[in-house]
Amino acid sequence: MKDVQYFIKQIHQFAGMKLYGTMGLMGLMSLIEGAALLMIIPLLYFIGVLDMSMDIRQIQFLFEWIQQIPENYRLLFILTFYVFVVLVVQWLKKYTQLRHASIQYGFLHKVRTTLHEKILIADWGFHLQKKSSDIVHILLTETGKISSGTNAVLQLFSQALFTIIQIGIAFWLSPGITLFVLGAGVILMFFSKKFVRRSIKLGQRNFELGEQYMAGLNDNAAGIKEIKVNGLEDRKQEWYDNHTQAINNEQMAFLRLRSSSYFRYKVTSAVLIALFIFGALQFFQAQAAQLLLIVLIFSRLWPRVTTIQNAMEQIGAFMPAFYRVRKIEKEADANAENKLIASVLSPKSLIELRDVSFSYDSRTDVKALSHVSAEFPIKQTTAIVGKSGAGKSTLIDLLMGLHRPNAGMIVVDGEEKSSDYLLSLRPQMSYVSQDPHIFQGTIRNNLSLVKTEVTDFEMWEALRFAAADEFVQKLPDGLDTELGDRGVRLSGGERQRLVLARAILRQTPVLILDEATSALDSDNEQKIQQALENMRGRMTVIVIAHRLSTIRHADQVLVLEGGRVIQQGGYQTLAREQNGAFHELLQKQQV
Ligand SMILES: Nc1ncnc2c1ncn2[C@@H]1O[C@H](COP(=O)(O)OP(=O)(O)OP(=O)(O)O)[C@@H](O)[C@H]1O
Repeated sequence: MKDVQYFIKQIHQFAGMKLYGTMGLMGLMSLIEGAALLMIIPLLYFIGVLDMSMDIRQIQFLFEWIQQIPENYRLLFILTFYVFVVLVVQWLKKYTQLRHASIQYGFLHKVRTTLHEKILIADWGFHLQKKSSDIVHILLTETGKISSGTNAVLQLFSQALFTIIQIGIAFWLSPGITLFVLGAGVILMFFSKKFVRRSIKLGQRNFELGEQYMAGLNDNAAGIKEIKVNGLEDRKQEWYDNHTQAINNEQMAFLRLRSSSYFRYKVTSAVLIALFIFGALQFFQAQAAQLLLIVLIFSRLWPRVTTIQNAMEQIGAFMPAFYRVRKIEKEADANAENKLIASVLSPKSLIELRDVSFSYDSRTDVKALSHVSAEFPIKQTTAIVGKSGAGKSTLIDLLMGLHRPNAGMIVVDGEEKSSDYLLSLRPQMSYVSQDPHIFQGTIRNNLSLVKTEVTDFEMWEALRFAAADEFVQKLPDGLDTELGDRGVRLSGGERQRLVLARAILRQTPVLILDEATSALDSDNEQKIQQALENMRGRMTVIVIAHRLSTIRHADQVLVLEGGRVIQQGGYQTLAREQNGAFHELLQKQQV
């Protein structure tokens, strides 16, 4: 319930007076509808169903009022008045519906943008823990439910307002009948609590199925090649079939629940009205006018009870979404990256890690980096080498401020810094990962993403640096070639070169390459090596490489093993250390 309250407060903050205005209009509408209800009585009187001798003191004034009108115009007046009331009510309904929708969609937009921003700002640890499909599912589906759920809560409030007004009118007409209807409604709602509980359960199931569906679809789309080459089509189709069937079953179960609840309320209404009329006639010798009142009050009040019950079931079904969205929002908040320090000066001579340790899981003793001390001289090239799983990527992620060290110190130009410093330094770093990502759109879109005011000349320069100019020139639309989903229209090597060009275009003082040329042929790799060589002394380059032939030009080499730096020094010096790990690595690769 706390989560629902949170979003109600949010919508209150978002819509402010507009919200009260809409709810006020709802009240006005119910008032007019109530008045329209009273209109039926003079109409019935006029057409002779009722006569003046009846004991209906409360509405006596309606008859007197009618008698003021000349007899020839009475019917015309009443019918015109009736049409006018319907017109006003329907116009108000339309207007309030639109206002409601504008609040609902506006709020959905706010919930989505706020959550999206929080997720973007959340640190790397948060993203490592979350499945990307779960995030997509929450942003796509669950936020929609929040908006509908908040709307259902507001509807419930308005219904309550509506109901209070209607109860007021009904009470004025006949307190006894009103109390009876209300009493019956409250009792029935009490015995219908299980419907709300089951709605919550089904909502939870709906969430889980949705999450699994999104994860499965993502997985299938990303792994379509694996599916085809491993002949997994039947298995995947079977999964899809079963899963969509489970979603159908859940939706049918919800529909069954709603219709059972509806059925129960309708039947109870009929039974109650029959009992009441029977009792009124048998024991109180009620007049036709009083019977009419019974029917009128029932027909006005009972649907309110049904609507409130319906809204509660709906809210119940949305409840898990409130919880999930709020949960991810809280997690993202708790893991928000600190604001970047506005003007961090570039390091002048040295970035140094002293005795740094880092573990992915604080619950275990397993350390990805253990007491690492390493120096990264500015405007020099540092190569990081080591076996798979040695901790090379983790070390780089730490340097980019993606991970915070659990222990140790960061020293820049001899000055101790907090780990936030690296975070602030991140805008000065460009990075090409092992598995570079191409965003949707054209080559131009991908390049201009990192530098908005960029000329074609600058783009071609960067492409040339990354040895990507030739293949881009051969593409049908050059820079404006659409790259498709994740750049699937490019080869692995072309993707790497394009992402390298994107990194170069940022013109940052630090360039970090994590196996960034692993998919290249030796020709293109050499071109890039040459380009990097040309930048020597102008840029700080940190490069992870498995192919040791590519790091000959490095000013220094760090050798990692089991999360520790086991050697650090110049390429040639380390190569000469006969019993050293680097020498062994070189020998294995016959470099
Ligand atoms: N997200 C993660 N969660 C938990 N453990 C991780 C995570 N990423 C890496 N590790 C672990 O941390 C250790 C170091 O991994 P890292 O990716 O830094 O190695 P690496 O030297 O870059 O390997 P490779 O050359 O294969 O890329 C490994 O034992 C790995 O299993």
